[in-house]
This record gives sequence, structure tokens and C-alpha cells, in this order.
Amino acid sequence: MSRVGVLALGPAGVGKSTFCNSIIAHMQSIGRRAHIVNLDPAAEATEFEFTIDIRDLISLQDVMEEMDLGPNGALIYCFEFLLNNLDWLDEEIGDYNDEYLIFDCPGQIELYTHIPVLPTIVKHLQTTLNFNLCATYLLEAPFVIDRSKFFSGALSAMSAMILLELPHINILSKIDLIKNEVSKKQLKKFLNPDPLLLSSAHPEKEVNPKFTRLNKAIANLVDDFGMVQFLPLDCSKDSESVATILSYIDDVTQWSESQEPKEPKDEEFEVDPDFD
Ligand SMILES: Nc1nc2c(ncn2[C@@H]2O[C@H](COP(=O)(O)OP(=O)(O)OP(=O)(O)O)[C@@H](O)[C@H]2O)c(=O)[nH]1
Ligand SMILES: [Mg+2]
Repeated sequence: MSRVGVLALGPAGVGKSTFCNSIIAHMQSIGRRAHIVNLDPAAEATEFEFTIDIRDLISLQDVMEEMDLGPNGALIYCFEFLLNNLDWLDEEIGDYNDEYLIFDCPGQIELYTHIPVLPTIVKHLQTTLNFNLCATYLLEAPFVIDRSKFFSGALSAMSAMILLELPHINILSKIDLIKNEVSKKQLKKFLNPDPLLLSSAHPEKEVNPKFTRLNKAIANLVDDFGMVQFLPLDCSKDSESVATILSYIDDVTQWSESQEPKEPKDEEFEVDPDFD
């Protein structure tokens, strides 16, 4: 028995749910099957139905009303409730053997960076439910316009990577939104972040030398780890970008319907040749 689980993570509004739908649509178009597990108690309807939905256990709206909590407190309450009722998840997932499950997660990244909710769920999926898991972490491409913002996003991706201890794929989403502003050559420097990008972030401004040194240290940290690379994603028009990401997910989760497990790819990510 093998199960593949893909976590779609990242800050609010980066395109996680759209990505989950695009992956499902692409898999269906090539004759494969996958299911969406909605882990967002505040989710709205999406194109594809959720096969498993946390809102069948608990919904954010109900918690806010009944416990008189704000949205963030209610979200934490929902996840604590889920953690106390993991047998519900076991039962829901129960029969999905040899299946591909895509977990659409909420955008409140404190759930995986500040409090150990997602790490606990991850351990449970691995040890009790025997999942081969992979985390995908989305960052919005318009972040590259502001380099400090981009590197701060890269650090949050790295933080999720370190906390979850899973095979990890970073994705630069909504690439279509920057096609007219960022050249292909420039984009490459963000997909495999070049530390020089940050040291030349505001050449026109006078910057406090302490801030410059801090920027350099952060950029070098990202560079030294060599772990923060991004795959481009455009869910609006470019299904090829979805196919490429799926092939990386297949590799790191060793998903294969007919072949023996194989080693993940270790070459650098390629930029879409049509991107200009
Ligand atoms: N232009 C463009 N817009 C996109 C793309 N992907 C998603 N969007 C838009 O971005 C907005 C947010 O997308 P969602 O998929 O709901 O984002 P999310 O990360 O699931 O949001 P939360 O669940 O609220 O954290 C929607 O209006 C999408 O249509 C893309 O590739 N290109
Ligand atoms: Mg969503």
C-alpha cells in the first residue's frame, strides 16, 4: 500500500486552492486520479469537490459564533479540535490506498511556523497512515518586484521546510502577472536566488550600513543552504508549468504506477522556455 500526500502551503491568497484545482485538472487530462483534502475550515467552494473536508468536522464560522472568537483564534481552535480528533481523519482517509491526495491548507502560516499544528498532522500522516508526503510552498511572483519582500518570503519558505522536515518544492505562483515587468534572465535569478539581488536591492536609496550587512547575511544564508529554489507556476494559461511541477512531486514522493521507486532529480530547475 502506498499513498501520496501533497501539502499546498503558503501565505494567504498566493493561489494554493487554484494550484490544487490545476493539478487535479491536469491529472485528469492525462488519465490520472487525485483527490483534494480540504484542511481550511474557512474554505469557499472551488471548481473540484473536496473528497475530504475539515468543515464536515468543524467550521470556522460555527466556532466564531459559538465560542465568540475572532478568525485567528477560531482557526487555532479548529486545528486543536482536529488534533484531538485525528481518528476522524483516519476514518475519512481510510480506504484511499494507492491514491494521490492533495491537502489544501489554510494561508495562516503561523500554523506551520509558530505552533506545531501542521508538523503534528504531518507526523500522523506519515506514521499512522503511511503517506509519502511532499510539501509545496507557494510564494507570489509579484514579490520579486520588491527584492527585500522576496527574500523575506524565501525565508518563510525555508522556515516551513525546516519545521516540516519533508521533501519540499517551492513554487513562484502567478508568474503571468510579472511577465511584462521582469525579463526571463532576471526571473532566473529569483528561481535560483542570487545573493547579489538583495545587496543591490535599493541602489538608489541611502541605506543604513547595518541594514545592508543584514541583507547580505540573509541573502548568503539563502544561498549557502542552496535549498531555496522555485519552480514557476502560471495557473491562468500555462498548463506546462503545472505538468512540470507534478513531475517534480512524482519524483520526490517516488510515485509511480508501473515503475520501481527512483531517486529524486537533483538538477537545477529549468525556466519555461516560452517565458519572456
Ligand atoms: N493571475 C493569476 N491569478 C491567480 C493565479 N492563481 C491564483 N490566482 C488568483 O489569486 C486569488 C487567490 O487564489 P486562491 O487559490 O484562492 O489562493 P489561496 O492561497 O488558496 O488563498 P487562501 O486559501 O485564502 O489562503 C484568486 O483570485 C485566484 O484567481 C495565477 O496563476 N495567475
Ligand atoms: Mg485557499
